[in-house]
Amino acid sequence: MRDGMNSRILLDAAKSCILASSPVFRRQQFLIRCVGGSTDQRDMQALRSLEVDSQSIIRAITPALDPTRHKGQAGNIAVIGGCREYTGAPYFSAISALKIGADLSHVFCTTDAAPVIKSYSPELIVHPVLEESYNVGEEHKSSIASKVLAEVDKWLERFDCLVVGPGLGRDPFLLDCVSEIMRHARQSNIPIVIDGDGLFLVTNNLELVSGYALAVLTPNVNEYKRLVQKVLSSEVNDIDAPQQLLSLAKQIGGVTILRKGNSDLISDGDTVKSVSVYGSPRRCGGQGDILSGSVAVFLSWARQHILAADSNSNIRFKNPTVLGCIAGSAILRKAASLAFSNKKRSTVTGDIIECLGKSLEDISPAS
Ligand SMILES: NC(=O)C1=CN([C@@H]2O[C@H](COP(=O)(O)OP(=O)(O)OC[C@H]3O[C@@H](n4cnc5c(N)ncnc54)[C@H](OP(=O)(O)O)[C@@H]3O)[C@@H](O)[C@H]2O)[C@@H](O)CC1
Ligand SMILES: Nc1ncnc2c1ncn2[C@@H]1O[C@H](COP(=O)(O)OP(=O)(O)OP(=O)(O)O)[C@@H](O)[C@H]1O
Ligand SMILES: [Mg+2]
Repeated sequence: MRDGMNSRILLDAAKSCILASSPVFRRQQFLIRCVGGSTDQRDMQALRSLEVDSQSIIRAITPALDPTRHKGQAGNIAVIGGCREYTGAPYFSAISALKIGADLSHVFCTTDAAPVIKSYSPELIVHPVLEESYNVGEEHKSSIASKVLAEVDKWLERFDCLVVGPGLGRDPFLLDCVSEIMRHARQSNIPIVIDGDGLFLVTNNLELVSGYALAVLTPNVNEYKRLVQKVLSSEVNDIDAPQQLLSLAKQIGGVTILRKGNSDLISDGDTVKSVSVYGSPRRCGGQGDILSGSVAVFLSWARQHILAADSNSNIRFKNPTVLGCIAGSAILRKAASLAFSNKKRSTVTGDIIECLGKSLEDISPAS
């Protein structure tokens, strides 16, 4: 009898442990604390309130294919990335921008990476301007850095958005040059999406983005951990994930952060939104690169949409960086789901890119 009771107690304790470690349960607990109440209905409302109607946002900000518009008006995007090791990432990001609907997509990469990236696609405009330390003598660093900046400056004002970091590498000389490019872009009010090694750079030099409302950071699990440790001097807290993200974005002066994961969480320090559109169970490398190119295009479209004087928009929040993140995340996730339904375990990033068109067409048809 006593043994029976003990086993029941042990079983209940085990069940509680399993429940307490479930992410859904922990998130519910966070939301209960947030809304300051305890009724089930309020908890459920709070849970649902994080999830956003991404389809309405996509429909609202995607521009019509108007015959009076000229080349460039649907977006001119530049990716700063691509080095000796990584040529796939900048290609994925830049081609995704085109496949979503941007008119022009540029890549600024190292001289070594450029012929490789050019060979992937004639659609991309590839600038072989960056240099890594191994290619530059100490005595030439200052003149080469000025040359790099002058080359990028010639184009900068024409871009609607920069994506900094896909396949950039971590060479210190190259990262110094890219820091300068970011400072110039910021002076010109050009939105910047920062991913991959761009996040490595920014995490160690927060002043590059701090207080810049047109900056978007798109960290994966490792990049988010580094950012939280650096900025909040703490560890990632999955129990209070939305609250921690909010604090992080606020602490960096209102930049927008898209924390990638099972659900994508987005915050600009004022609000937290979630995109949980069904994606793919395949975690092949390169999906974050598709996301950065997609966010860049939707951010540009959202900005145009908000700036248009006759905009009869019914979208509730007006921060173009948040809107761009929501739309980019939803379109990528839907494309990943479409690709997976065709290719299953063999799904690779190129398959997902091929589904970007259908992913958007299903939500916002071209005609
Ligand atoms: N097909 C392609 O071309 C693709 C290329 N990609 C490109 O790859 C780059 C890295 O992105 P990723 O996603 O692998 O970074 P992440 O998860 O933080 O790191 C994983 C582990 O590796 C380590 N580590 C990384 N770099 C290091 C370095 N230079 N030197 C030493 N350690 C380094 C890192 O160490 P830690 O930062 O923790 O010290 C962590 O333990 C980025 O440019 C991305 O765009 C991807 O987009 C995928 C498709
Ligand atoms: N566990 C998951 N379940 C569903 N979707 C996910 C999951 N993790 C990530 N994703 C989706 O994949 C996208 C890319 O996230 P991921 O964490 O793979 O980025 P990344 O590591 O930067 O990718 P990359 O290999 O391009 O560098 C995210 O926008 C997210 O929507
Ligand atoms: Mg990445």
